[in-house]
Amino acid sequence: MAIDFESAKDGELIIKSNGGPRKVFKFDSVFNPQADQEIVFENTAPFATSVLDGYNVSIFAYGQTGTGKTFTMEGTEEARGVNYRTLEELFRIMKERQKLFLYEITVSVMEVYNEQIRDLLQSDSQPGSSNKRLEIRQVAEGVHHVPGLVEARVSNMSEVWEVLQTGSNARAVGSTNANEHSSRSHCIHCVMVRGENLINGECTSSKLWLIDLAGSERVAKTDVQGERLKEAQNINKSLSALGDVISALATKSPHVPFRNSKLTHLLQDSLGGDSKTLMLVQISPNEDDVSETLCSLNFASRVRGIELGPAKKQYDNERSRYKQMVEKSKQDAKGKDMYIKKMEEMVQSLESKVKAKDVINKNLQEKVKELESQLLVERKLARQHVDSKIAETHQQQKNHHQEPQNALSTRPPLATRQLDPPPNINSIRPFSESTTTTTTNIFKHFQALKENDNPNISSSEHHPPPPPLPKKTGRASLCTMARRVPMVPTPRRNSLIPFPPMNSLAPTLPPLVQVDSIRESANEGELLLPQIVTEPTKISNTKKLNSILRRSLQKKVIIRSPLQQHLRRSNNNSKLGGAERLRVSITGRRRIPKVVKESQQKREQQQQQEKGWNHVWKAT
Ligand SMILES: Nc1ncnc2c1ncn2[C@@H]1O[C@H](COP(=O)(O)OP(=O)(O)OP(=O)(O)O)[C@@H](O)[C@H]1O
Repeated sequence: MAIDFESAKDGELIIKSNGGPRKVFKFDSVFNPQADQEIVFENTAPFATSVLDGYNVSIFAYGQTGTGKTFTMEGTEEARGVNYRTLEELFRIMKERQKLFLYEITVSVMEVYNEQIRDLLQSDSQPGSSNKRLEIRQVAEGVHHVPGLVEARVSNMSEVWEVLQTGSNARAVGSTNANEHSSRSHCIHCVMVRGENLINGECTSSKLWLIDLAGSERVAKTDVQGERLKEAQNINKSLSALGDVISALATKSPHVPFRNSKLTHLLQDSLGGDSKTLMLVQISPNEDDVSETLCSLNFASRVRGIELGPAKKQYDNERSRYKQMVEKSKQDAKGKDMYIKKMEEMVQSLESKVKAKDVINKNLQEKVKELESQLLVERKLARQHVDSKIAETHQQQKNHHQEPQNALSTRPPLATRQLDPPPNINSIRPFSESTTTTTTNIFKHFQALKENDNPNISSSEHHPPPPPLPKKTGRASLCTMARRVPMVPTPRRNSLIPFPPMNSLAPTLPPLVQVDSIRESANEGELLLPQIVTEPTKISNTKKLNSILRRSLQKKVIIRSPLQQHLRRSNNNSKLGGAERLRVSITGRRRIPKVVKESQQKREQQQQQEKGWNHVWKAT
């Protein structure tokens, strides 16, 4: 055997070539052919922690074709390789840190085949096809990205395995003399880890590159032709470019030719300096492959000699700013939510107040309706009572004056008689205050006027024409016009104050003119005014009753709503002649002496106040 694995201790590897000098290589670790996947991964695991800490990490598999690069990186379902195990370690550490950090992991899988980048996670991706070309773009200083590359978000290992298998199945492979399923491309897994420190809000964005390089091979030895030859040439070219970059970095050359190949261009961020790099070099223990083994070990030795300097944490300042903005927006939204909640509570409070006021208004309206109806009933009862008393009094008066009436009936017709001189107008008083004689004379004269005015009755037929009336004569008018309501608004009576008890007034109620009886008498050709009042007390009672009646009528008009007044007016027009609308006015041309009038009004006011009526009736 050309390689002495038995003596490999502390990373030293001794190569004995046939007849050549013995060469010793120094590495970090040397694994013999019996080392399984788990032992190999033990040296890889710390890099998983570095990725989660925010460092860029690159793990390469380099070596001659058919030496086990793909087996080391991908492995099989039973012996899973570095790719799967590293991701498994990531999720294990993430679970440990879940109370302190929040991580998000995405996985992209691509290959560089014949100097072209191909996305292996595209659904329409076919092995070896180049349906979609991807280019490398520099998005920031030292940061390169492949726009349009699928980034599969994974949250558990079953998803990771699914993604890894999808990429592996889409990879371009071919059969060569050295390997029945030789990888004809560089397969690259890019694991993007975005972390956030939940304590200080620090955000990191780091990359883990898992690279299974295509196998270096001697074209002549593998005897490839056609497409395989072209693939081999491209593979060797890119591996050569990788060697040049490693040499430039090792010698600290001012120029590092990263852009000489797609592979080095893509890995520029990880090879350039700030990242941690691990290279796994596979060699063949076969003596026939010693020269390729020596090439691989020399390449590995150069890589090991590169001093990249201390790795840097990849802070995601932009993401930190974004997070801060999001946090601020959340705070703002929270404040606005609180404000909206406060306003909603205020609106609810106002609505409840409005509802309460509506209830109060409704109750008040009902109360007003109730009081109005109560008032109407009271008025009706009072009016009925007064009417009955009037009728009763009139009946008594009728009986009392039966005798004078009989005497009148025996008198000659009015037309044949010489009319008495008209009453002195100055002596006319409101009928409640007039004497019986005066009132009778007035109505006699009025009756005569009525008869003369009636065109149906020819005065020449029955009576001689009456003598011309003196200029200063009294006038009695009987009309059915509605009594005018004073325009001066009168204070509304508190309906809760009861009307004066009718029982107390009844015994002293004065006899009033019953309008219907007057009308009947007029129709019969006789207008008889019953004797109303002869005694002062009766006069006073009559005034009270008239005042009550007038006030009742007046108030009835005042408290009506405009609509009711309108309706009432319509009814009045259609019902002229009703008993309530009959107005008897007795006026004279001469004024009532002022002293008499004032004393009369004063007496009336005093009487009203004594009765608790807050109203002064002004005689019209
Ligand atoms: N350590 C190992 N244990 C068991 N089998 C191995 C080991 N290493 C490689 N093999 C087997 O050797 C064969 C070739 O290995 P692999 O395909 O990984 O080589 P490679 O370096 O990737 O070749 P290529 O560069 O052509 O792709 C595979 O069938 C693989 O199963």
